[in-house]
Amino acid sequence: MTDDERIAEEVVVDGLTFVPFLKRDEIRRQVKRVASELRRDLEGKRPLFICVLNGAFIFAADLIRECGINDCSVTFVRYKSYEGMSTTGNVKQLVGLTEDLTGRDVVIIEDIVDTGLTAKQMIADIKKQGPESVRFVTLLHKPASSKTGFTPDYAAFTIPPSFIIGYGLDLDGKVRNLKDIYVIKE
Ligand SMILES: O=P(O)(O)OC[C@H]1O[C@H](OP(=O)(O)OP(=O)(O)O)[C@H](O)[C@@H]1O
Ligand code: HPA
Repeated sequence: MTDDERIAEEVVVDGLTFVPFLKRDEIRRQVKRVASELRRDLEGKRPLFICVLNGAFIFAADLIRECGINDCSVTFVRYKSYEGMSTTGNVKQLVGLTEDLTGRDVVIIEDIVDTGLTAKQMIADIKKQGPESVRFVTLLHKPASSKTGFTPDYAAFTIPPSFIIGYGLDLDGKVRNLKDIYVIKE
């Protein structure tokens, strides 16, 4: 491992300290596992992957390439509800879809299901548009934080209800670039 790739012992963002939680090798292994489950379940289909911006951009890029389904399409939506480490409870769609979803096999790709409020609203929005099927895949699932009872179809990791950053996940827009995932130091 080069210096550039060394995992920081802690990361300080806006005065808050985070420590290593999920390392890049383990992330890569679990992304491969979920990709192989998706590849099996989507056999013979032409899926439309919908990446939920901003947080899912890194996971989606890795997952879609691992799936190895050449006859797929990729598009993006953007939803926002967090300020700092908490949801406002107000899930806003900032960017919508232009594709026709009628008859499509849709795969929604999220970075995290926390309260489940974003997932619930997004799935309702997408189902109104007449897809053949909707699958929901997330990198991280925090079941103990759920306010909705929503359970994703695929999750790379099931984690406790602490705030995390890295690999696309932010604190007020910062540190999405980190290659590993860090958890707030209690
Ligand atoms: O289950 P929930 O409690 O709804 O939380 C999950 C959502 O929160 C984050 O989005 P955020 O609003 O922070 O926007 P971002 O993706 O641009 O960071 C994350 O990307 C999910 O979309
Ligand atoms: O734990 C989290 N970290 C970053 N963004 C989030 N959005 C929901 N939960 C989280």
